[in-house]
Amino acid sequence: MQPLTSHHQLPPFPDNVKNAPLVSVSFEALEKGDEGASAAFFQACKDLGFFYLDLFGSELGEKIVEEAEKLNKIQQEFFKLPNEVKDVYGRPHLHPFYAYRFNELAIKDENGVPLRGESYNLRKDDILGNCERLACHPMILEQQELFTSYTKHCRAAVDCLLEHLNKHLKLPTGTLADMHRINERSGDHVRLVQAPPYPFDAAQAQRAEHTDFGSITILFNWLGGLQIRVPDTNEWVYVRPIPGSCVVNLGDAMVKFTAGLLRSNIHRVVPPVGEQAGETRNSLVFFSRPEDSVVLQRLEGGLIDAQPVVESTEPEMTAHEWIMAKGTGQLPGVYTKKGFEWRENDKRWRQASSSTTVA
Ligand SMILES: O=C(O)CCC(=O)C(=O)O
Ligand SMILES: [Fe+2]
Repeated sequence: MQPLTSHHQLPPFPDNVKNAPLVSVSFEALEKGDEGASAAFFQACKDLGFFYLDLFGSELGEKIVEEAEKLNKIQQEFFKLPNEVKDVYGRPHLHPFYAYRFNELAIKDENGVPLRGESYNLRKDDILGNCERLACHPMILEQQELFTSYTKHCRAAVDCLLEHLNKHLKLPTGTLADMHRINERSGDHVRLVQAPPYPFDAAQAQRAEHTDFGSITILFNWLGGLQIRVPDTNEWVYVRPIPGSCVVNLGDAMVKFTAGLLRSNIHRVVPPVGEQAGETRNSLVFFSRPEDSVVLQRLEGGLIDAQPVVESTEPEMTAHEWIMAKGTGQLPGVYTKKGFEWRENDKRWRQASSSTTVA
């Protein structure tokens, strides 16, 4: 039976905003190796780097939906905790990246305390026991079983997507899988996210612009607010949450590996609009990244060999160095087909180092 989703408990996504042109790909069809679905998936990875993954009809997919709904309830309870309790698990004292973090918004609560946009990065290696665990709030530790199965299930879905990519890229079998082994240390993590209602602020929206810097992101959100920038334009369009589907997007690592054949598209989160304005917004993100020791560079073989060779001035980094530099704001910029675009002198990107939405 299809798992229950909770979108209907919230006000509806508005009809009068421009929707992002995401195609929907059936995960069940991908699991079965359906060629049409696989081709549509690869095209979406090249054109927009964003698509809906319809999880209904797949046993694994439906488990992911069910667990995402449970985790959404848990994160709402977690974020209700007093700030000083959450701060114990915060950055930078706990860890520069894998920790609770927040940015203060321009609005204040009834006691004059600035409201927070918040997130909590929980790394896969902590959840699966691949390393010594960082201090973690008991409310999260109590849900260890759920976090473990969610992590494993998201990773299984990512592995399926990587296999399809590997095939289309005509890379030697297992090339991408070998760089994303679940039991090796990597920057994969589950991110819990919450933002209170706040008015649209153009500067804040600009600061939130980013590309994800890993491999593949699996995103659940229940309210609108996620926007993507239409390629080659300055137009921002809204991604409508669809019950039973997650939003999947590719990150910078896939652009690097494929010399720009695949796309990591710029996106941002702004306050939900229409009847949804005024609601607290949550999202749940699973980021997969290459293993820590993988050097982020163009791969050899298959279709990638036909990509133009561009003289690179970029520093060569391992996935671990890259995630720490980008995650802590030391590498301000976005990755596009043209390569890495530095934004060193751009005030927005310096401030973005404290933003909750930079991924
Ligand atoms: O909250 C969302 O809908 C998207 C979040 C996001 O893009 C991120 O955390 O990287
Ligand atoms: Fe993102």
